[in-house]
Amino acid sequence: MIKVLSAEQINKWDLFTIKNEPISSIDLMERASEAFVKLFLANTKGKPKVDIICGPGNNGGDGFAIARLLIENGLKVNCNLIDFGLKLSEDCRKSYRRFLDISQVNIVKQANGLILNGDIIIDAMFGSGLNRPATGLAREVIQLVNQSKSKTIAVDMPSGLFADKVNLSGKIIEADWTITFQAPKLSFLIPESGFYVGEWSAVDIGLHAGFLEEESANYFLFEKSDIDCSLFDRNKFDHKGKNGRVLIVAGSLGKMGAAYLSAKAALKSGAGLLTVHIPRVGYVPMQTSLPEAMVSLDPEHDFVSKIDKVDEFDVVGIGPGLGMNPKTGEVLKQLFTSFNRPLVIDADALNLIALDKELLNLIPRGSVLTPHVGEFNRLFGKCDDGLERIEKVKLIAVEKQLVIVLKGAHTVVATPDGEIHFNSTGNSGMATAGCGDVLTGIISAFIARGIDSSTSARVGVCIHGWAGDIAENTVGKTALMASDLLCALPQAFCNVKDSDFI
Ligand SMILES: NC(=O)C1=CN([C@@H]2O[C@H](COP(=O)(O)OP(=O)(O)OC[C@H]3O[C@@H](n4cnc5c(N)ncnc54)[C@H](O)[C@@H]3O)[C@@H](O)[C@H]2O)[C@@H](O)CC1
Ligand SMILES: [K+]
Repeated sequence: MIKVLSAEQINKWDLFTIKNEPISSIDLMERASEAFVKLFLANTKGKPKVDIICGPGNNGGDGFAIARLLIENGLKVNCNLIDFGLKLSEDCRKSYRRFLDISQVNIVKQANGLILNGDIIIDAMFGSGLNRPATGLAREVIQLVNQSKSKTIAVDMPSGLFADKVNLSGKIIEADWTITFQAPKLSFLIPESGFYVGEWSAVDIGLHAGFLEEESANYFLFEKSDIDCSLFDRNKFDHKGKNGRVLIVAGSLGKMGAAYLSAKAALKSGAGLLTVHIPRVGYVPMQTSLPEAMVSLDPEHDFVSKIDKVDEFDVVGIGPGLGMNPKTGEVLKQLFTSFNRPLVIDADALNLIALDKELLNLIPRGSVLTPHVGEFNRLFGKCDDGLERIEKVKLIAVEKQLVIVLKGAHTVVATPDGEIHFNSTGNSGMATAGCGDVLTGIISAFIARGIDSSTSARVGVCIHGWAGDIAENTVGKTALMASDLLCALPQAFCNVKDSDFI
């Protein structure tokens, strides 16, 4: 689990390493630049011509060291220093002088003095030390870089982006790839600011592990290697009743596919017994497409209106394709007051709660809500930006003792203990109908198997994204659809079991 630190904490980590390793700050800069260059060269074909843009701080110092290392590796490099009339930081000046020993620097006092004539731009103007939005000369330089057709690779952070807040005033480099040092910054994980980062990779620059052990964090990045594979152990003498009894309540006229997707995902995620409660319209398709599922039929033909005998289940997953009939809203109320184990609440179930917010107070503790941003806004109101939304999610999870899964590129899992985990798996091909229904099934199956709901949500989201990545490798992002996730789930679980190698 990676702790996502603030800019101030990162700076402290840097200083801690310098003092306790010990290592000089210029050698640490050299090590960071070597790590950047190694990854850059491993992903670069041929010998592209590189334009580098350096600023006055240590990010600029990295830029000069990177420029020198690239020349030593046989690349042609054009190096610009943006002159804001500021004194160079001590290490930037040292790195600049080392570069001058082997090549020249174009000093840029006005934007029209910037030279960009290569194939790739490396942005080392500002990093985590940005202390005000990029305006004036910085703004003009960034504008020229963003207009250029060259690929842009940011050193540590895109210039103009703050590390730990969403302040999008001023101009910001729109990077294609950001090679960041040691760990991702908070702003990479939030939709509005993450847009500027492009793809990102964190390179290990050997910052001191001792610092992390002591330092507390508000946010974490949950990785595949954080999944405890013993969660999925099966006992030789288990029978199906031991592996969890799941009830999925889903589907309405025209939306029966959602019920199928979540039900099948629950079975593929290890549920021992699965019952789907659906309106009559779905009886034949469900029984034919998913013979492993037991079907509980609603009295209504087109929508869910009534559920009996929920006590026999370990978990209820409710919402996919449910529709918005008021009688279905009554079912929610009945369920929340009669079932005292966790529920997984998704899609139209969330929209029905948004119409009658009193229902929020009836949801059993430890239940998992899985809204996307639209559903979240309907339930809890709009926020100014993604970071404010995450803080709100955290407060609600603690206050109502619920697990909230805010779905997005880096899905956020907020747990009743106040922790926030960002997910690290998945891809944009998964932004398509039905993928959320699959997630409901996965998390429901885990809870039914006795895994606590916070862990079920974190691990479920990670496995879901992992299946998405496997599916992307097979079918690509464009063709990816929710059924491909179902096909990829077995491989994702096998990977967890073999994950000693990760
Ligand atoms: N923390 C770490 O682990 C390491 C950090 N290193 C590098 O150091 C960077 C941080 O260095 P610094 O703290 O020196 O900060 P930066 O290099 O990010 O920028 C600070 C400089 O830019 C100026 N500045 C800030 N905002 C400005 C604006 N809007 N317009 C004009 N000038 C502006 C400041 O006055 C200062 O001179 C990291 O991003 C990384 O690239 C690496 O060298 C090595 C290890
Ligand atoms: K940068």
